[in-house]
Amino acid sequence: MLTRSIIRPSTTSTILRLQLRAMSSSPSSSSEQLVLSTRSDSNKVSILTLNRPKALNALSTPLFQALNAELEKAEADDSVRAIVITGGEKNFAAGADIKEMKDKQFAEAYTTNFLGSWNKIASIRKPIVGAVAGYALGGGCELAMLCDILIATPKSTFGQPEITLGIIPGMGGSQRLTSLIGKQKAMDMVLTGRKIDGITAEKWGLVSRLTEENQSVVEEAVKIAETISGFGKVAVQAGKEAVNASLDLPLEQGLRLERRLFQQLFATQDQKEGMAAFAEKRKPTWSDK
Ligand SMILES: C/C=C/C(=O)SCCNC(=O)CCNC(=O)[C@H](O)C(C)(C)COP(=O)(O)OP(=O)(O)OC[C@H]1O[C@@H](n2cnc3c(N)ncnc32)[C@H](O)[C@@H]1OP(=O)(O)O
Repeated sequence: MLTRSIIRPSTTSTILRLQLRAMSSSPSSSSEQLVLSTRSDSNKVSILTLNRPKALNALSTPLFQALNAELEKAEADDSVRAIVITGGEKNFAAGADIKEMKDKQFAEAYTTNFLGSWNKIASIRKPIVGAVAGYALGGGCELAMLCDILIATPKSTFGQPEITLGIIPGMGGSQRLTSLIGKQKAMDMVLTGRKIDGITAEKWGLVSRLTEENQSVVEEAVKIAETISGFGKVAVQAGKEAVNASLDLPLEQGLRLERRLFQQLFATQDQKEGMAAFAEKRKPTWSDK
């Protein structure tokens, strides 16, 4: 049974509560609980917490399998309207698991399509809010960038330090980072391993919002996810699809897709309800139809 976590008071108690409640719920995908799965008060937000604190949430293959399994469950569950991915209030993720990778050979990496399944998150249609505290390095930074909205603490650390290990980013870092912050800054981070703090990440466009002092990054992310959960499901999905299309399509095709989605929303009850509610000066009641 999934539990409802209370997302409020202090940072420490929030993490403890999330973890205790998740531990009393069903295992995420393995008995190791590499990803803790809890729900917000409203039950509409699935909160997925990476749980390898001793390894700074290094992204091992089993951890990513657990995350993918939880993402699939959240995507399939009608009661889930939005997803939060976090590493808790200490560290998001210090990258792919270097100890797992260090002896890997080309043939194995190539034939097993190593990291190929890590892109699963990109196929999730429900909105995903990322909550970053501490380190978001390498694959951790890339996972953060795969979230639709990213909230971070001012002191969090982002970076693509793969060059210091004799490799380059392999989970989208060279592509998504460049589209978010531009070629010059992306080159700087990828070729020198430069790390930036949350304040810089927000200034450069890598992060949507920063927490204020004494705010819990998880609580703030859940608030954002709850806000989105309060809107009509069809329009939310269309909004995500349209924005994501801008990353893949030339402008003309992207504009055409946006216009089609916009026009199609006039076939929904939610569009009728939303506009009638505005005219009648009342709150809309969404039917998701
Ligand atoms: C496609 C994607 C590719 C990649 O992502 S490549 C990996 C990119 N990431 C990195 O290069 C970061 C590696 N980690 C670090 O540089 C440091 O950590 C930090 C600066 C983040 C923190 O340093 P400190 O505070 O001194 O902690 P600590 O003692 O180094 O780490 C605590 C434990 O966590 C393990 N750990 C940290 N990052 C990883 C990792 N990425 N893969 C595997 N283990 C990791 C350590 O080894 C250690 O463990 P133990 O206590 O057993 O010695």
